[in-house]
Amino acid sequence: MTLLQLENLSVTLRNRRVLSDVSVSVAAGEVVGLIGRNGVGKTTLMRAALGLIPASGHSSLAAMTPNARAKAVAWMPQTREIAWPVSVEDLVALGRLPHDDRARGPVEAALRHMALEPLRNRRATNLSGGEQARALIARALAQETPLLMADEPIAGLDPEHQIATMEVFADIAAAGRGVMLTLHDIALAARHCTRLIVLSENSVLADGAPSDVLTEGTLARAFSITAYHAQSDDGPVFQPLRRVT
Ligand SMILES: Nc1ncnc2c1ncn2[C@@H]1O[C@H](COP(=O)(O)OP(=O)(O)OP(=O)(O)O)[C@@H](O)[C@H]1O
Repeated sequence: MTLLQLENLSVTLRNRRVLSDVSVSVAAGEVVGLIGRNGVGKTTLMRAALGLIPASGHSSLAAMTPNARAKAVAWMPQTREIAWPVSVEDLVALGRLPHDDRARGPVEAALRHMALEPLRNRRATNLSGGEQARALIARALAQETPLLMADEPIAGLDPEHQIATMEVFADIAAAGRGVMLTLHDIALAARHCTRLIVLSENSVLADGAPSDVLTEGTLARAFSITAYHAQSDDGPVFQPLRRVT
């Protein structure tokens, strides 16, 4: 089942073309990593897909009513803003707003998945940066939408919580939902995403399985780097090495 379909999506911001004719999709069961240099247009792509900024072309999500969209996709923006000093538990429960219910099950599951049970009664505004990120991921998880879109959700998390969060994404994909996330850690992207979309120069440079996408040529063109790549018993190992000048 397709959860997001973008066809020829183009975005111009302040007279500058940021995205040109991007056509990609996300299906149930996928963890899709959107990668590329700073400023290449990853956030712009997600925001346009969600209908948050004007774009030409087609996005299946932007075409929905706001109510339908809130039940179809949970969105975790890059800016981690917690507006009120509510408890972590109450913050996560806000994820249930689109459903207009007081279901505790999804809230408890989200707290458990993000290892937030010991922090449930703490003021969300008093948490550390990484703890706040985990609380905001939990809020998105509690929304229990078919698709989760998250902009750099694991930035600032410690290694254990980065791996744990990627495993949560893999679990929800295995349960028939889908995840699209941006990230800058190519090693984690290679290891935990089922598919990678590489943006470069306003459009999609590569789209496919991590081992097919992370080639020497693509890495040089999209990131100006070389990388060491090996296959371990535990899966792919990927280490960026040096800049290509
Ligand atoms: N509101 C805006 N007005 C004008 N230009 C913008 C606006 N928002 C973003 N841009 C520009 O659009 C380009 C794409 O920005 P975007 O935030 O999508 O990049 P990104 O790939 O998510 O980068 P990063 O990895 O640094 O988060 C950048 O050059 C940015 O300066």
